[in-house]
Amino acid sequence: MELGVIGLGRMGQIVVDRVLADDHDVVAFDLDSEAVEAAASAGATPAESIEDLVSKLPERKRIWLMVPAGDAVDATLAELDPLLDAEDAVVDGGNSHFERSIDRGETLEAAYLDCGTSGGPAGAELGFSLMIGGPEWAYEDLAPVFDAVATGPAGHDHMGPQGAGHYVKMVHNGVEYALMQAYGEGFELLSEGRYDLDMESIARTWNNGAVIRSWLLELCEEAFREEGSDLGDVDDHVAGGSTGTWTVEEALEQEVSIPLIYEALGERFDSRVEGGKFSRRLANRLRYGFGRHEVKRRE
Ligand SMILES: NC(=O)C1=CN([C@@H]2O[C@H](COP(=O)(O)OP(=O)(O)OC[C@H]3O[C@@H](n4cnc5c(N)ncnc54)[C@H](O)[C@@H]3O)[C@@H](O)[C@H]2O)C=CC1
Ligand SMILES: O=C(CO)[C@H](O)[C@H](O)COP(=O)(O)O
Repeated sequence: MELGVIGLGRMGQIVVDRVLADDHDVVAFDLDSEAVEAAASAGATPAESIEDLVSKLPERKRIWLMVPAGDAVDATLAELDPLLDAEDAVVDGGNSHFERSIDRGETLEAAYLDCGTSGGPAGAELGFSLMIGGPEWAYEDLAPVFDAVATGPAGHDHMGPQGAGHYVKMVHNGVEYALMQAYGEGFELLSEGRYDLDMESIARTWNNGAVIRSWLLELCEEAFREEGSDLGDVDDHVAGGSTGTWTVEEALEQEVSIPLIYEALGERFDSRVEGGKFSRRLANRLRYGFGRHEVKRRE
């Protein structure tokens, strides 16, 4: 198959590499010419613009977008739309909001597949997990490409109609937040608790046969190995948060209780409050009010 890939950053370059390694052809475009050169060095045909990329693809064009979610997807689709027809298919492999994907699927003349992609840049060797929504014929048609980008045939599936792929990925990310929080709390107690413990050793031991072994726990092991048991100078500021916010918003709309994911999202927001969180500072002062407990003051 010949695949157009637009967006050649951390994730898009992996899509290119894996598709090429599986003996397909790639035409590659990015706003950043250095990214295009890197894809060309890997064996892709470089394109100078979206129009150029489309012109280099055969009939029944298949195009994978791996640009940042939001405006970049809309800008790309605005350029692609007049160049494509109903026999063509576009995959959005980024973290788009599922409702935007439903709208885009209705607007675009070509078939639109919303594809949640999990595995991150670290998944380059193993392949990704792909959660795909949209027209079934387009999913079936692109199956050889999905086989190549995913861990294999078991690493992707058709989740349902338009939006279902990005919906499942959104919930996946909510679970990711809660798991990160659970590991974080466990290691926090171990680190602050009554024994002098080696966190890397604990993570490694848990990763070998324990009920709670997982890839995230392997990443904990790697973090303790590289940063030390006390995480060295790693700050407690956690960025991101968009996909977790969408998950919580959706749970409220569906009246489904997801307290762990909500708490994990809140912890992330709290980590960014400059100068300490107001409610904690007030609690500190109130304990003086009712109990004459010492007020801890800033240095
Ligand atoms: N990095 C990660 O762990 C994961 C990222 N994703 C999603 O994949 C998508 C891409 O993420 P990354 O590769 O990490 O981002 P990145 O920032 O590394 O790469 C984005 C690339 O898109 C290019 N680009 C931006 N606007 C463009 C446009 N209008 N036309 C052509 N090229 C354009 C940029 O020049 C850049 O090379 C995002 O939606 C992200 O949320 C999904 C799963 C994991
Ligand atoms: O999708 C991912 C992992 O599964 C990406 O790492 C994504 O960038 C996470 O974003 P955020 O932390 O803002 O939700």
